Amino acid sequence: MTGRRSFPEESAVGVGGFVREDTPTAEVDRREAVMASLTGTVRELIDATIRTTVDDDEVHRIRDGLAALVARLRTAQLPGPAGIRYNAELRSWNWGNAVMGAANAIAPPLRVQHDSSVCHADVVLGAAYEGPPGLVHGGVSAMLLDHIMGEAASAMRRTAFTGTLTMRYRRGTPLGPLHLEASIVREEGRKIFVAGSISDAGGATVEADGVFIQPVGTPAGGGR
Ligand SMILES: CCCCCCCC(=O)SCCNC(=O)CCNC(=O)[C@H](O)C(C)(C)COP(=O)(O)OP(=O)(O)OC[C@H]1O[C@@H](n2cnc3c(N)ncnc32)[C@H](O)[C@@H]1OP(=O)(O)O
Repeated sequence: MTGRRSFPEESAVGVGGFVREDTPTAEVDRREAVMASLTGTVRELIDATIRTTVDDDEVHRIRDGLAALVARLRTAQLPGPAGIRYNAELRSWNWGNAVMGAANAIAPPLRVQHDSSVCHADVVLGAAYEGPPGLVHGGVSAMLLDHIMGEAASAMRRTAFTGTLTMRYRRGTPLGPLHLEASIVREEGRKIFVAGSISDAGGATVEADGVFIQPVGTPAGGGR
């Protein structure tokens, strides 16, 4: 999550995790790039682990080498999950986010573009996201749609939590390059109705409708 928006106080949303920091934006950008480079390699590690056919002894040697690296990372850790942090310039960073976190190798990552009325993203999903053979796991599709539809609901200026998400899996979604879109259909008070889709070169594979709710006490936002 990046960009200018309003942030609720922790008590307002009841879930915590919004942390104000004084880190200058240039320093956030620098550290984010450093972490993204590590995360990219860990993502490679995940794919390589799934697909490796090296022998058992080599697997054990690699495991021991990795355990040593984990111990080095553990020498300085946050006390819990990364949360969402932001500075006085409203530069925000949520490096642990499951879909787009710069420090989360589980995240594909999804890079969402905000056009005037549509959010869209192109992503390539590999072996780590498989469900049925050669196809994207249905829960992964829901996760990605939840995120991009939530971003559409937020319109980069307000907090919106998923209330209800309804998926229609029209056909299998192949691993590989995919396109996601989401847009607001209508709004009723704090409820924001959003439509989203995942497509491959042959058209939509998954379509979704969602109701996103702006929690009481969170700012309506004042534009991007
Ligand atoms: C920019 C970042 C993008 C990332 C997006 C990622 C999105 C996410 O994953 S968010 C995480 C998953 N979602 C959650 O954890 C949400 C958990 N639920 C909650 O916090 C609350 O139930 C919440 C905020 C959704 C609603 O609570 P609350 O504000 O008390 O609702 P409440 O006052 O009872 O109802 C308000 C209205 O919403 C409706 N509503 C409430 N809950 C739901 C629901 N689950 N589904 C549909 N409608 C609902 C009510 O019917 C009511 O409608 P009306 O005004 O017409 O009577």
